Amino acid sequence: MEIGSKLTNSWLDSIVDSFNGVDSDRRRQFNRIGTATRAVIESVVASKAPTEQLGLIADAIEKVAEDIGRFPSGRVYEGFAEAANTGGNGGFMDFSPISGAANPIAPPVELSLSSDPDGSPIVVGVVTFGSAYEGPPGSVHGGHIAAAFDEVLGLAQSMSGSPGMTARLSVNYRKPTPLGEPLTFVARIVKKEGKKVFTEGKCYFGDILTAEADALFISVDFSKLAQLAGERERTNDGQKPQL
Ligand SMILES: CCCCCCCCCCCC(=O)SCCNC(=O)CCNC(=O)[C@H](O)C(C)(C)COP(=O)(O)OP(=O)(O)OC[C@H]1O[C@@H](n2cnc3c(N)ncnc32)[C@H](O)[C@@H]1OP(=O)(O)O
Repeated sequence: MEIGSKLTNSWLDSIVDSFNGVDSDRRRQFNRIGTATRAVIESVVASKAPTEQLGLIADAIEKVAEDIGRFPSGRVYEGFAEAANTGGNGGFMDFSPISGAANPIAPPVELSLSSDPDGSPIVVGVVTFGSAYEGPPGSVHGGHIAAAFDEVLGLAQSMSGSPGMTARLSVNYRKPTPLGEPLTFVARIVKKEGKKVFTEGKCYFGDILTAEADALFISVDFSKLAQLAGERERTNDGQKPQL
């Protein structure tokens, strides 16, 4: 099995270094906003507040939305959100919808790089999904589990040295995945054949395997990502790029 024929220490090092980012004030404020907005989302979906209080809270949130809406938004990052940072050399993927601390819709999944006992590189994602992610009672919605897999498998495939986009993602749900409990996702490259990078991953609650996934990524020329970013720049905020 050939894993990452182009894998170099500098490639891995650059990813590891960029996780940490710079402790800039701008990054701290973005992360504070992300954390506070997540807390609001969690409380909103699970709140037993009296209706009158809900009205006051809605007034306050509408005011916050109005205040921040006065500033231009939608293009604060270069390139694509997965690899975006909060500016001033913030951390890698700060705005990822899955792992970005500064993105309020991210749970977020905390990513790290590690290795198997046999020394093969793996990606580990640790996350606790709150009430906003409920599917079956007390369990995480399957779509969010799939999204977390896409993220950890996506980072794992990038360790091949020729990262690409998800072409196919398949998830087997083995047991209900609990809400409000720490989960561990583990992802690895299985093999690489030309542009194809095959990956697999598992999700554990403690020792319990709750879900497993495999995915195919197709290495893309970075000019394709540049093209997508360029299309985004040519469209208005929130509109689809023309593919
Ligand atoms: C630093 C960064 C870190 C970044 C870390 C970030 C982690 C997060 C990652 C998140 C990733 C995403 O969510 S990505 C978003 C979701 N995915 C997408 O939007 C992708 C949309 N699809 C596409 O753009 C395209 O279809 C591609 C890029 C996947 C493939 O297009 P292509 O490059 O033109 O591929 P092509 O030459 O036609 O095919 C090459 C080979 O792959 C096969 N192939 C192609 N597509 C498929 C497919 N869907 N299922 C099976 N097989 C396929 C072909 O049959 C062919 O096999 P053969 O004939 O050679 O045998």
